[in-house]
Parts: sequence; structure tokens; C-alpha cells
Amino acid sequence: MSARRLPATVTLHDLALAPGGRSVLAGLSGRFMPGSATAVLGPNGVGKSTLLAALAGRLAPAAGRIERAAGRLAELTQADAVDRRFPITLQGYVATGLWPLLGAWRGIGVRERQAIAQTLDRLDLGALAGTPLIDLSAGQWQRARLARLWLQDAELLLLDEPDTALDRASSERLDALLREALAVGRTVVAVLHGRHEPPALYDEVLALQPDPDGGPARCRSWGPVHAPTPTTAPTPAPMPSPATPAAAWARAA
Ligand SMILES: Nc1ncnc2c1ncn2[C@@H]1O[C@H](COP(=O)(O)OP(=O)(O)OP(=O)(O)O)[C@@H](O)[C@H]1O
Repeated sequence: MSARRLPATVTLHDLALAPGGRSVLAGLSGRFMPGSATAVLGPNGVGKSTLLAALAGRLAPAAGRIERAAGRLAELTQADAVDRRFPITLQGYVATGLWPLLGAWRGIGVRERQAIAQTLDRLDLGALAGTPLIDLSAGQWQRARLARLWLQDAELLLLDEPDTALDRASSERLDALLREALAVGRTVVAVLHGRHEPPALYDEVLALQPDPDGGPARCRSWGPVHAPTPTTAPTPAPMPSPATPAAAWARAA
């Protein structure tokens, strides 16, 4: 992964989203900073994937706006959103991740072949390079999708359930890749369905909560996973409310 001069910063300004005309999310304001990994948490149907669709530019805001400063994006949609009956090998599929970098007319050269081979190795897919997509297990397919995402070398990584179907070893490989991306200033936003606490590599949590009156969901909290340690605190005061956004979400669930 190459370092880039133009990191991606994404700012939400009073964002409202209404897929299919249904008001799902409203009043969302905040910023995803370069080098940060944000976990988007919240109960089923609250609008996590909808938010990701908007960040990816697949869904226009119903109100407010999304400001994206520089950088390219790569997106991992939910696993079942892609039809893999298309007759192509795993390697051929992963190689399509290079299209945004190569443009329509440049062919794949030696350097690109090396990048593909290295990426397949990093996700333990080298032995499966010639396998048709349809023959992959769920976990192998998820790793193939991650390999394609990784090859895109994008500044903003949008991930919907990145650890779906991954065993422990594969999850660790994914974490290593994401840590590498964060170390060179990439911005990671991941929807983590059914989780109350994000894995360790996430440093920010955006927790969404449904509206009790049936209106659009809103932001419950958005901030660092670990609250800053006070430098001078002789007597710890009782905490009436949760200390971290993740704790807030866990308490609400
Ligand atoms: N195109 C659409 N038309 C109408 N409603 C939609 C559309 N897309 C999403 N929704 C609705 O928006 C709400 C939020 O869906 P979304 O998939 O974003 O939730 P989620 O938080 O990702 O849920 P889960 O954790 O179950 O995947 C749901 O009620 C869903 O039915």
C-alpha cells in the first residue's frame, strides 16, 4: 500500500437519508478523519448500511450534505450484494480492483501481476487463484472481496460487515491489513452488525439509535472508543452516564 498526499476526510453536515422515500436517518453531523477507524454500531434496521451507501455516493442525501475532501474510495458491500455466478476466476475477479488505477485502456503489466499475487498471498488465497468464484466457500469469497478492495489502494475504505464468514486466522489477516492502511493515513469506516463493542483496531464509534416515536434514527454518540484519561483527578466522580460511546450503545441495547 502506497502512502498518498491527499488523505480522505469526510464530513457530514446535518445529513438526512431517505432510501426509497422512507426517512431512515436524520440530523447526522460529524467528521471521519484520516488515519481513524470508525465502527458504525446500532440495532438492526437503524440505518447503518444506508449510511455507508450515502458515504459511497450510491445514495444522495435527502437533506444536508456529505463533504469529501480528496482521496479515492473503495467499498466492501454486504457479501450477498454481489452476484458470483459470473464466469470468472478468483484471480480475474480480484484483478478488477485495479481498474480504477489503470483506467479502461491500460493492460495489466508485470508490476500489477506482482501486486495481485502479493495480495492473494496476504489473504491466503494464492492456491485458489484459478478457482471459479461460484466454487468458493463463504469465507474464501469474503477474502476474495477483501483482496479486490485492498488492490484498489484507496484512501477511504468503506466496509459493511468486513469479518463476515471469516475464521479467526482470516480476521487477524484483515486486521493486519487495516492497521497497515491506518498507519499510512487511510480512513476506515466499518459497519459492524450485531456488535456492542468494536474490535481493538477501531478508535472511534458512531452509535446510531432508533427514534422511539417511529421517526428517523439519529446519532446516539460519536467519538473515541476510549475516553481520555484525566491528568488531574484526585477523587473520581460517580459516572451518571456511560464513559464511552461504545459503552453507551452497549447500555442501550
Ligand atoms: N431502498 C429502500 N427503500 C425503502 N426502505 C429502505 C431501502 N433501503 C433501506 N431501507 C430501510 O431502511 C432501514 C435501514 O436499513 P439498513 O439496511 O441501513 O439498516 P442496518 O442498520 O444496516 O440494519 P442491519 O443491521 O439489519 O443490516 C430499514 O428499515 C430498511 O428497510
